[in-house]
Amino acid sequence: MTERPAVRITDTTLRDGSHAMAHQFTEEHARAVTRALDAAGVRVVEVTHGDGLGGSSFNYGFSHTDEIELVRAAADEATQARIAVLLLPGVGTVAHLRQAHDAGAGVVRIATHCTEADIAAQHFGAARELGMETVGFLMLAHRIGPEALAAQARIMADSGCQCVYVVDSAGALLPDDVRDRVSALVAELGDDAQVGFHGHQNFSLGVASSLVAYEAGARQIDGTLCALGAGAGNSPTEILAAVFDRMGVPTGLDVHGVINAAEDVLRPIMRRRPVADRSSIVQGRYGVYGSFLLHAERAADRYGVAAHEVLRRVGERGYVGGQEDMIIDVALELAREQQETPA
Ligand SMILES: C[C@H](O)CC(=O)C(=O)O
Ligand SMILES: [Mn+2]
Repeated sequence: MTERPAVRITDTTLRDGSHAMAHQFTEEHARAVTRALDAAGVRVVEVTHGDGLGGSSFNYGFSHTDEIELVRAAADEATQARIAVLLLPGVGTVAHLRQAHDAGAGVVRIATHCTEADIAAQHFGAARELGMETVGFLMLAHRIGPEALAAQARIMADSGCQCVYVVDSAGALLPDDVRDRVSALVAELGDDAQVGFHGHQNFSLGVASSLVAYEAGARQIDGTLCALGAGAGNSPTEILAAVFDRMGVPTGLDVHGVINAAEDVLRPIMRRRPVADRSSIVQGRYGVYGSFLLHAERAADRYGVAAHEVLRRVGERGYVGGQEDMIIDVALELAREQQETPA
């Protein structure tokens, strides 16, 4: 029997999971999670504030521990895994990237809204000059069709990106949507760059969509332990490991090692276990950026409105990452409307 092509699983518990932890990971957390993932054969471990380098701020939420210190701690623990960092141009800068590289990061994943790939060109260039592996993240990939997304992937590849991800930031893509987008990117990029897929669980489709992405040619797939991540959480790494193993797709992972990392190491640290509840299902249905969930819950509490109604309106207006302050405006607007409505 011919062996199926391998897939590389990147674990982003210590980055996407940061959203669900309100960015409160400590150095000890970073060490323990990296040690367990590294021992289980995970080859790329992403570590940063949820919104990437430079994300610790009033707008996105302040980190407990400086992310460069988290990167340094993770790099210190890793024996074979490479440490990745996320960078959103404008939130993080080339100066942040140099600091992360000096702290031991070997991979950078540069994320833009799915229509804005051109703002990442200088960051890809700087990363390649530093000798880092480069990955591009086209976020909220449900917002544009396969051809338009492939054109954006081409911009990233021409800027020095070695793998472009279809990022289902809202968990809004159906499996056919994933297949069409990944296939379009594979056709466009050919041998110029790999294609990856990053799924969220708002419709409980993260793992199913990851399998579809693999069958369509994606060779890098993201997950997080216990699904810890923005919105309804990410595709669980431990389930990806078990399912790809069951399919006979090489991942290099020790399935039980990954399951143990989830159960014994991450679970005791978690502040909340993301689930597809009313708010996060609404996020999937209206295509709302995953990390808006906690912002909406806080604004809803403060102004006495329902978080899922805030999220629905945010989705209908098409807000994108970076517009977190608009969530407060929407909550205030709903509160005003409630006051004006006769009981
Ligand atoms: C900054 C975002 O959290 C990146 C990501 O993981 C997504 O869009 O999904
Ligand atoms: Mn994500």
